[in-house]
Amino acid sequence: MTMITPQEKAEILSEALPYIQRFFDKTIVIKYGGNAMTEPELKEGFASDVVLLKLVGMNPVVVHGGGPQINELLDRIGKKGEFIQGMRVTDAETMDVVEMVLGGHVNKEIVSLINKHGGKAVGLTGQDGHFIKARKMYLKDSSDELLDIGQVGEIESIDPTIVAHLDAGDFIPVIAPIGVDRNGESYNINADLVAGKLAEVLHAEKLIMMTNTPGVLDKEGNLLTKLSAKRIDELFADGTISGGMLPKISSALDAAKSGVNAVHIIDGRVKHALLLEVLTEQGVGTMIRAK
Ligand SMILES: Nc1ncnc2c1ncn2[C@@H]1O[C@H](COP(=O)(O)OP(=O)(O)O)[C@@H](O)[C@H]1O
Ligand SMILES: CC(=O)N[C@@H](CCC(=O)OP(=O)(O)O)C(=O)O
Repeated sequence: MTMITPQEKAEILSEALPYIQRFFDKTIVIKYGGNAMTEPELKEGFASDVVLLKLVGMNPVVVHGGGPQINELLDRIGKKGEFIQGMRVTDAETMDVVEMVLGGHVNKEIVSLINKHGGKAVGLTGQDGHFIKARKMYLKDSSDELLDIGQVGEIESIDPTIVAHLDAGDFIPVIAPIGVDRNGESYNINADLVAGKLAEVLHAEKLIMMTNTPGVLDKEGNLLTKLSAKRIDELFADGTISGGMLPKISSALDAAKSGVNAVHIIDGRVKHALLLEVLTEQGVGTMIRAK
């Protein structure tokens, strides 16, 4: 580790001032992917970064995933997780596991980590106040036939009121991607979709998606630092983007098109990736542009 002097430390802190001014009182939606929640040290660093952003006057809103954590519990009960176009095939038993892992374990773990670092986090799922309304999602196969993947939801609407109240009251919302339909039925929603839509309805300044790659990579594995809508279409068409990156990029692009100023896909395995992204010049990862 390179040693820095107290003077250099003070300069680094001072360099954050323009960013703190720019994002003061602005909403920043942070998607914390299950693949970025690995090492305990990284999770602690994430929680303390979120608290720091809140204390300097921003409104961080956390939407978390937990795909690998769901897979782990499915494995334990002898069930194999299956994904089609980045979406988990969700039968009734899998839905129970999703609710236990996302609404229970992962959500509470993040809430408790943030609170441990001095924040006031409040955990929610879309069931709370029915704030994420969902309907059943159907996928299309290559010949345009509809595919039924069970209790997977697409977002009908998100009511921003609860989250806005929590922000105003100095709380940090931590949201699990579970939606509900008019009959009270729960749906498993990909967390990227919830983060993208939430950023839109909250008129967020930034959407940051933390995952387990340096960003979006081309076929040779090089990092693509900026992506336009046109380039994204090409990457979809030539198969460069697959699996979990499909819903991530679609949601990121939708958010950018709907007015979210800055949309980034970053490497959550880098310590303090969130601070690097928000408070320094060192843009890490891929920035998604509407045009
Ligand atoms: N072009 C690409 N660039 C980077 N990652 C990609 C690309 N195409 C597919 N992926 C996959 O997408 C994964 C990230 O999505 P996902 O597994 O759903 O993560 P998260 O839990 O963060 O949502 C990467 O680990 C990688 O395997
Ligand atoms: C429908 C669907 O795919 N739901 C996801 C929800 C969790 C998620 O999105 O987790 P990551 O962000 O860690 O990928 C799933 O069941 O895995």
